[in-house]
Amino acid sequence: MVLADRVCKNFGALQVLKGVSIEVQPGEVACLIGPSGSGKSTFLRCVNHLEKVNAGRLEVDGELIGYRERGGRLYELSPREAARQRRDIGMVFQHFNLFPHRTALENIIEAPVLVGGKSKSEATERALDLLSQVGLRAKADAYPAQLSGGQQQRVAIARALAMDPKLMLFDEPTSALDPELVGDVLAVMRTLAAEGMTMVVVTHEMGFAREVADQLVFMDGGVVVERGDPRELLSNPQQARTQEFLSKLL
Ligand SMILES: Nc1ncnc2c1ncn2[C@@H]1O[C@H](COP(=O)(O)OP(=O)(O)OP(=O)(O)O)[C@@H](O)[C@H]1O
Repeated sequence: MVLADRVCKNFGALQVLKGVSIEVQPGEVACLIGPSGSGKSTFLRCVNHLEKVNAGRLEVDGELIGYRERGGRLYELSPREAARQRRDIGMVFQHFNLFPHRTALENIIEAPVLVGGKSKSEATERALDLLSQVGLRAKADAYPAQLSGGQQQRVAIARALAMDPKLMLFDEPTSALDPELVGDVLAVMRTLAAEGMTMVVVTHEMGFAREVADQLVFMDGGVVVERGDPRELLSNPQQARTQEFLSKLL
């Protein structure tokens, strides 16, 4: 589903990704961990084409991200084509960025109606189902300010799911939440994983990573240092850099 092959990304002279290769199969959950500044968010942003890679190759569901290949050459997608491609990839950020003057329901139906071509009634029906799935059916008419951070994040997940993505990217979805609200968000993510959604999750929640991830990827300094089965990697890291990182966490 996700195929990253030697992906490089620079911001000016700063080399943030230095040849990252990651493979995620359909239905798999991959968790990315690593110290601040190791390039985890940048990698997700490249997968979603919010950033353009400088070198290497990124594919989602067999499609090259941001480019079309013809006769051995690469042609950049038009903004419209790139937007179409991005619709297949849902992204949930640390800060949920809901529209403050729209209700939970209105936040969720916005994209399906405006860019997904759905009628308002069709989008509303689906949005109410999604709100039920994330345990917030009763909050459909609430404004973001009337919701807790955890509830807002669950609305943000429902909003991403409303576009029927093939892949969900999560960038530290619980880092901005009060500790008592983290569990509800992780529960929604666990259910999604159990339903077979392909997910790439940047997280510091090691319990979630251990129980839910099919693979754990440790990044440091813009490279993948180590990857593997989460239980094995967490209990028996092979690389000194992984050991050092984990020893600070546990
Ligand atoms: N748009 C940008 N312009 C310039 N530098 C950037 C940009 N985005 C990220 N960086 C830099 O790239 C490096 C990697 O950042 P990134 O956010 O990908 O790391 P991270 O592993 O996700 O860290 P964190 O856990 O703190 O979010 C950092 O040094 C950051 O300052």
